[in-house]
Amino acid sequence: MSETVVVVVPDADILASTVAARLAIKIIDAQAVHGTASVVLTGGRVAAKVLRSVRELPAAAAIDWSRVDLWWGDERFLPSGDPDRNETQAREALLDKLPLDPARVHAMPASDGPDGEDAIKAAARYASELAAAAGAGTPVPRFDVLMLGVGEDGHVASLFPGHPVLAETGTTAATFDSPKPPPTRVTLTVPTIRSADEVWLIAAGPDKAAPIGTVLSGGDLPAARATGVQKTLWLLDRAAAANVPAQP
Ligand SMILES: O=C1O[C@H](COP(=O)(O)O)[C@@H](O)[C@H](O)[C@H]1O
Repeated sequence: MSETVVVVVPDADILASTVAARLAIKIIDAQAVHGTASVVLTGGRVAAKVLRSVRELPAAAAIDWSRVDLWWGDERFLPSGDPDRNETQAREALLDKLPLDPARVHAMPASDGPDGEDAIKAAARYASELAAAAGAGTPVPRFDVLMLGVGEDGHVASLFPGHPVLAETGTTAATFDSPKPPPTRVTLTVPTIRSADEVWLIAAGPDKAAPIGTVLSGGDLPAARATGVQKTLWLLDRAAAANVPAQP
């Protein structure tokens, strides 16, 4: 039975350090159980803050970083190293400072990668990488935790409200004509997101209050479809939680 939990903390800085602490413990626990940990990273402002906070965390020293698999929930389909790529931002915020196994860092393809500007092929390539890691005929590996930012319009990953990509049932998809720049993106689909053991939706600031209030009141925005198999955890600062219905 999956549970939904809403955690509200005072501000964005405390949110980042709270999520970082939870993430470190989650990775340590997953490595104790499985030998490895599998984490899906998100992009956006709050994600970069969380990753920077991991750097300052004493508990991060308890993680065997060479046995962490990193995936991305979505990517802005831009050339490798572009500062707007979610991968570039994650590398700058944290990944370049860690003793990771490069073979376990599964960045989504760039628009100057093996498929050039063909985002559909790039999405298919990422689906193949996921399937290869999963093995045994399964499309996706175990995801211990899949983190998502939440857009002002209620989007998660590159799944935008009213966009046809929301209905995709494959493992990954290309998003064209994104309402938020850049227009072309690669994303995990709703079913792939929902395969994760835990989905964490992380948001800070007053601009996120309306969509989050809508979703937690039963409204249908993309963020409402992002649930974990075991747990769906909303990690919010007070401003983003302003419209959340009263908790029990
Ligand atoms: O473009 C994107 O935006 C969302 C939300 O970003 P934020 O800056 O408002 O926190 C992010 O979750 C997504 O990964 C990214 O591609």
